[in-house]
Amino acid sequence: MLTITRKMEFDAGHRIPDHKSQCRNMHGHRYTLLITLTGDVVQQEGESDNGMIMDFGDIKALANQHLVKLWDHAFIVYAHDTVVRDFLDSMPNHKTVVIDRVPTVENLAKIAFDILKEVYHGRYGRHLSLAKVTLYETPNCWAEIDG
Ligand SMILES: Nc1nc2c(c(=O)[nH]1)N=C([C@H](O)[C@H](O)COP(=O)(O)OP(=O)(O)OP(=O)(O)O)CN2
Ligand SMILES: [Zn+2]
Repeated sequence: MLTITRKMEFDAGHRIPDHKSQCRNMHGHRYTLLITLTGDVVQQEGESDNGMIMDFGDIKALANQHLVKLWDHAFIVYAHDTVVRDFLDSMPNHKTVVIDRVPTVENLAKIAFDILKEVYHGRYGRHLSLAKVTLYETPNCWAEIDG
């Protein structure tokens, strides 16, 4: 299967409230997101994206619009983590993203996949689809999810 992958990076804070060790503390990561797409290669002479599954610039613009800009420099908090939610709410205009599950890299990758699959699916009327999302929380720790 032919795929293409676009790498994006963003910074976000989180904590894992019930973690047995350090990750219960509020801290941040520079996340690396790999977006892997599959689809037909465009065969149209004269088109900007001739020879491409999708222009890397267009992949980036859509990922920014629907996910990356929303999470970048946000604190991603579990809805049931009330002590942290109350603290974040006490700061005017704080960029907070509330999610319905603990913000582990597994859960963030799943949320990212579910958002992005709708964004890319069938784009431009082509057989385009999201094949895989890989999310690195640290250079040593990551999650992968495919369709
Ligand atoms: N399965 C998971 N385990 C852990 C997660 C997670 O999301 N899924 N998250 C954390 C922490 O939030 C943190 O991101 C990982 O910290 P750490 O284990 O210290 O990772 P490092 O790469 O920084 O560790 P090194 O020892 O420096 O390699 C914990 N577990
Ligand atoms: Zn962490």
